[in-house]
Amino acid sequence: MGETSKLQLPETFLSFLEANGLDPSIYTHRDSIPRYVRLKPGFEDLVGEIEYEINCKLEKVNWLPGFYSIPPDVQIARSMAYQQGKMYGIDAASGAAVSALGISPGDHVLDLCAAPGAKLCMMLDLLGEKGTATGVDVARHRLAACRTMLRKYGLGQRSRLFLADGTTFSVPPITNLPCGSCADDHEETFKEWTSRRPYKERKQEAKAKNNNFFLPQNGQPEIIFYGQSSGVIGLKKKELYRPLDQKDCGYDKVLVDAECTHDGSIKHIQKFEQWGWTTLERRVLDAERTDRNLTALQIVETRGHSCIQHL
Ligand SMILES: C[S@@+](CC[C@H](N)C(=O)[O-])C[C@H]1O[C@@H](n2cnc3c(N)ncnc32)[C@H](O)[C@@H]1O
Repeated sequence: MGETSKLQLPETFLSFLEANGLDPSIYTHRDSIPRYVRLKPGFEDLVGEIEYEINCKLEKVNWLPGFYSIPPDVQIARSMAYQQGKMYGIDAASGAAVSALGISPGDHVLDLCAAPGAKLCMMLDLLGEKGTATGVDVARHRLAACRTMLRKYGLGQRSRLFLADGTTFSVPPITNLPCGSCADDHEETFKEWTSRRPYKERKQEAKAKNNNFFLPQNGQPEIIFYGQSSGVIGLKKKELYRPLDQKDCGYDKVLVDAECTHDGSIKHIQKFEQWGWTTLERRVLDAERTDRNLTALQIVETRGHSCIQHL
């Protein structure tokens, strides 16, 4: 590990930490937090090759299968293993949250704050060849990044992504829906998903540029990606958006991953040294903005699902 260098935090942030009973030293030791990588299942044999490529040792995290810690200053973005979708950059704390769900192949899992998708990918890796994962997020641009991530890691097959507010999301998983269960036989069915996005989506994306939390005006969740084995292809809109009734089993596991305070967020705060501490004051410490944009969005009801809130 490199020599520890200390950050000088601005007065406003120090007062904020004091008011909230937080020890500022966790934010000042820039080099004290290790970073973690996860190897995609099946690529564990690449450890030696990756160590050679990124020029450091991968220390196995014994309590979390597939995870390794590396020194904080090591960059992985240029490595072949990362670029070829064999290695993820994901914190151990994030991995612990997913691991606590106890996902088994065949489960139908719901990730209510899914973007940009590191945990959703881990869920899909745990599902393997059976089950489905549904990711929901309010931020269209972040969901687009999530879609790119699923495709990069070859995990799109069993997944669906919805632009929606997790506090009200109630689209059920597709389990054993009988074919032709919808009365209107003339209604169009979902075809194979294509990256050529329809005009409506492109128009909404342009509108969303000024407001990243732009949700569909009719309040209905908007499906922005689905894979070949997600169960969506061949369904009619009414079947996909059918109301959850008592016959539905709902989801087997649900993760609510609203803004959190794990190791990753410490590093995130440290990035404001380059971005400018005034940006931190505007984006993080502005109580009115936080109330307006985040607090209301994060009150997520889980409606009877088994749920882990990652804080
Ligand atoms: C900590 S990030 C999630 C990280 C993600 N789970 C991962 O592993 O990459 C929090 C996400 O929650 C989303 N979010 C916040 N409130 C939401 C709500 N009410 N419904 C859906 N998504 C929400 C934000 O847009 C943001 O993308």
